[in-house]
Amino acid sequence: MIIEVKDLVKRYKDFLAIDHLSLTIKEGEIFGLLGPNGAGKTTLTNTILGLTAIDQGTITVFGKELRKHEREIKEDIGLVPQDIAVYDELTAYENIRLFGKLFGLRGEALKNGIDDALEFTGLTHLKNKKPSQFSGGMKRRLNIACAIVHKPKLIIMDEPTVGIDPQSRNYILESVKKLNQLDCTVIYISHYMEEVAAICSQIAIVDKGRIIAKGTKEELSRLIVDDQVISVDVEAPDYTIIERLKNLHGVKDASIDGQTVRIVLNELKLNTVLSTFLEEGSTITKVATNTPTLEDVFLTLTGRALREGSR
Ligand SMILES: Nc1ncnc2c1ncn2[C@@H]1O[C@H](COP(=O)(O)OP(=O)(O)OP(=O)(O)O)[C@@H](O)[C@H]1O
Repeated sequence: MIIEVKDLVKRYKDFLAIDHLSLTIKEGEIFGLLGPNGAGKTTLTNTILGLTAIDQGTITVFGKELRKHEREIKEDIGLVPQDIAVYDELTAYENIRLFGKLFGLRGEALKNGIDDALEFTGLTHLKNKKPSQFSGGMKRRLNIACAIVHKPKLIIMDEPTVGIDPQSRNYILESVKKLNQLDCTVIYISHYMEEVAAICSQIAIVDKGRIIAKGTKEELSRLIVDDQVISVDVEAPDYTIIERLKNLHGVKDASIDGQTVRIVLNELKLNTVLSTFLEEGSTITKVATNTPTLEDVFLTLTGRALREGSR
């Protein structure tokens, strides 16, 4: 395990921000922390970084207890904070160098680290420019370059795509995947479920300082439904097809709504279903499967929508 959090409690005065939370993260994951604004995601990662004092519980990072080994643990972590933290009066190169030096890099190691970070974030051609001339997306990329200059084993990204253009957003999501392929474990904080669903190998849904569900995207979806729904549009559906479909193994229900035949399956056997239509001589015009999204999972577990605001 790269991270083990046990029974963590964090209060801001009377407000319980982290509520007896336990969590393990395996090495090599892109681990998504998904939850609405104010759920406690940043507070949780700040405690893992040793930036926020805790009231109760234990945190172990890289197999070492944070309280006792804070300094050495921090050397192997990179943080991309929610708010862009670069110096406008320094060039991109100088910004990354500053962070490299803070992490103790010197000489060749520092130079190589800066060059690799610039190349990784696609900023090499802009290395002598100052961030004041950058777009929001470029600044975010510079923020990432500063966080990876020391080649950390773990990187924490706190909502790195908020308020940027779609092109930079895709660039960042791709670079998260590339970083992960380079053996970096990533904690990716977001309240955009589509991003988390697209890149994360494990997802924890956080709400009111607690983890209310954890698993792969598929496992989380299965938490709320075992059934799959397939809608098949055909030119002239009739009730003989419904009877045949209902007799198939794994089909729980079949019904007609206009030109659409709706089939509820507890085992996904799309082939058998579609062959049945073809054997009946039906002309299929459209097929759609409906799998629950993470938004549906959150809604079902909490009764509230995940997104309060929109991008
Ligand atoms: N320094 C602080 N003092 C008092 N309350 C705080 C402090 N920092 C955070 N909180 C409160 O703790 C709760 C959790 O905040 P946190 O920033 O961890 O949430 P989050 O899930 O990261 O949300 P967001 O997506 O908005 O960043 C919020 O209600 C917030 O107002």
